[in-house]
Amino acid sequence: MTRDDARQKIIFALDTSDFAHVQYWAETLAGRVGMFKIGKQLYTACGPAAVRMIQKFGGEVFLDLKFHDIPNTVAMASLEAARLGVKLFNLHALGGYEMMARTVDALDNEFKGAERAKVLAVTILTSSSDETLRQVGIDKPVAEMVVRLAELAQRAGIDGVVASPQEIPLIRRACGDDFLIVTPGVRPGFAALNDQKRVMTPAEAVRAGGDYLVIGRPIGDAPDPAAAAEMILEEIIAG
Ligand SMILES: O=c1ccn([C@@H]2O[C@H](COP(=O)(O)O)[C@@H](O)[C@H]2O)c(=O)[nH]1
Repeated sequence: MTRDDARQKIIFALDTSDFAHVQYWAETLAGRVGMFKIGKQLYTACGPAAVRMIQKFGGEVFLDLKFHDIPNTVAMASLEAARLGVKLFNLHALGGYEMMARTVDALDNEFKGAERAKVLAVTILTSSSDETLRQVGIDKPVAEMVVRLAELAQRAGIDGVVASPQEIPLIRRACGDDFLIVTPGVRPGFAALNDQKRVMTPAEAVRAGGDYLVIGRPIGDAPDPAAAAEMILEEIIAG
């Protein structure tokens, strides 16, 4: 794998509230990651200006707001996400078939075959375990729920899923090679687990067939974030 192939796979999670950090990260990591993820913290603090700042530096954006609401609300919010010109955005598969299908219809009606943001369904959060599911009344193992939700999302016309790298082989078998798989829960050997439960190393996640790896604190909290990103690139290339 070339350095550029490896770089394109990395999505850096811009988990900050500080607008000045956005410009700093865009400059520091532009040649080292392929995309920037804007999640609930940054979007709540800074809104669409954060998206525009990344785009100003030529960067692509994954808008990670994980919509979960009644079908009409999610479909309308999704249109606004796509109108921002982001590359990826997401909703929760647990919102169900109608919520996902209505969203895909709304996007197709608006963009009518033109290129548009890809929409991903979050399956089971990478910080969750079988015990987390039991706490909310789901008595199935995580892996079974992930595949079930991925299949449901695919039937609704969703472009791919967010899941742990551990579930990549199961999702590939169920949903095929054209279904996007984006994996947080990626931890290089030098980084702490933090609150992540279902993890793999960057090289393992790429070998398993993940399309994109979301990595935040292992880069952002490192003493030298540029060097941490370089180590991850090297690991992926070597792996
Ligand atoms: O299942 C999920 C879905 C989203 N995330 C998000 O990814 C990053 C991971 O950050 P790290 O610092 O590398 O743990 C974070 O923004 C989460 O909101 C996830 O971790 N798991």
